Amino acid sequence: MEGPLDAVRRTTAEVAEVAERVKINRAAISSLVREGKLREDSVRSLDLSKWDETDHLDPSQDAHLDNDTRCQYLFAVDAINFCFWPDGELEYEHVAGGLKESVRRTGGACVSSESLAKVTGPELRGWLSWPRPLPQERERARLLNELGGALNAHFGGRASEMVRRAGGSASELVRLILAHLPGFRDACVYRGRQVFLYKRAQILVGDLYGSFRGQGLGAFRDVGKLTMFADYRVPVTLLELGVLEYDADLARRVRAREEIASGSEEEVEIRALTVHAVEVILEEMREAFEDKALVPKSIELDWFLWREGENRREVSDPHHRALTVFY
Ligand SMILES: Nc1nc2c(c(CN[C@H]3C=C[C@H](O)[C@@H]3O)cn2[C@@H]2O[C@H](COP(=O)(O)O)[C@@H](O)[C@H]2O)c(=O)[nH]1
Repeated sequence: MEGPLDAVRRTTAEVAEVAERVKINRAAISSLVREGKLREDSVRSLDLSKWDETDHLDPSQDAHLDNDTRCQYLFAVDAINFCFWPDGELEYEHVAGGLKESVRRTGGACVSSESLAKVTGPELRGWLSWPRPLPQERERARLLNELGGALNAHFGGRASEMVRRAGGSASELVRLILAHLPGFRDACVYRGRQVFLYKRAQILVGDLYGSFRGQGLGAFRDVGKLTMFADYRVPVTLLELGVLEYDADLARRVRAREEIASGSEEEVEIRALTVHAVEVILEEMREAFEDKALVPKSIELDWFLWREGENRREVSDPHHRALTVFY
């Protein structure tokens, strides 16, 4: 049977074949990889495998926190890693960084499964030291409750136990996350067919891999199967690089910060073509690079494109807006 990560690659490629509002510009990809920012000699000087630790627990500073706690923290971050924009000022660093500080203050107690299972919206806001209600605050608390409850019911209260049960397979861990945590089932129906994105499930596995540097709880033999994480930041980077193109009406609506409906054809096209475009860039790299070892994994290219987008977020055009729990 097709695994969840193969399903993401296949279904997003299928959307790309018929999409009408969003297109991939192959010529832009070719010049990006052959003479642009992602040409072989620039990629050689970029360390694409480096995971940015800035917002996260740091093994040297947080040596008193055990691996189980670091793992529990990442599950909690990615349970609520979506839709910061309705606040206007809230960003990823406030959520991951805020939860990190709360874990430090409480010695990890705030992310125990008992605590997650009963956290309320206002308590969560307190953990993050956010001065006003979080966007979708009750829903965020509910997703943490779901996580705590499932860990209690099936994994002895420990996220690390779920990771161990995946036996070193990213694909199996994504499957387990989807099986036990409905809030992570990021899929939709496009012209009568299911399309799978699994953004938060995949980013969680990517975060474990990055945070544990591919060792111990972060060792996944098939990590290359993860795709980019279909969020609202990377499409902006790809638009700026000329890799993605929106039709005039969609471009106008996104620029005007008009909300597009979650699950609408235009939203699915943006997300699916972002995933597929990253795969096409990698294909082009495999073809063009003499040193094939320089071709990154999908998630490494994702980290690079996301960081580029974050660095330019004040000057870039607005990202698309869909109110969702998935990204
Ligand atoms: N594709 C992709 N999307 C990512 C991330 C991350 C953070 N990953 C951490 C992992 C290692 C490093 O330490 C990174 O810091 C967040 N997001 C998404 O971006 C949006 C946040 O935007 P803004 O509102 O501007 O903060 C929102 O949808 C969020 O879910 C990523 O890596 N890739």
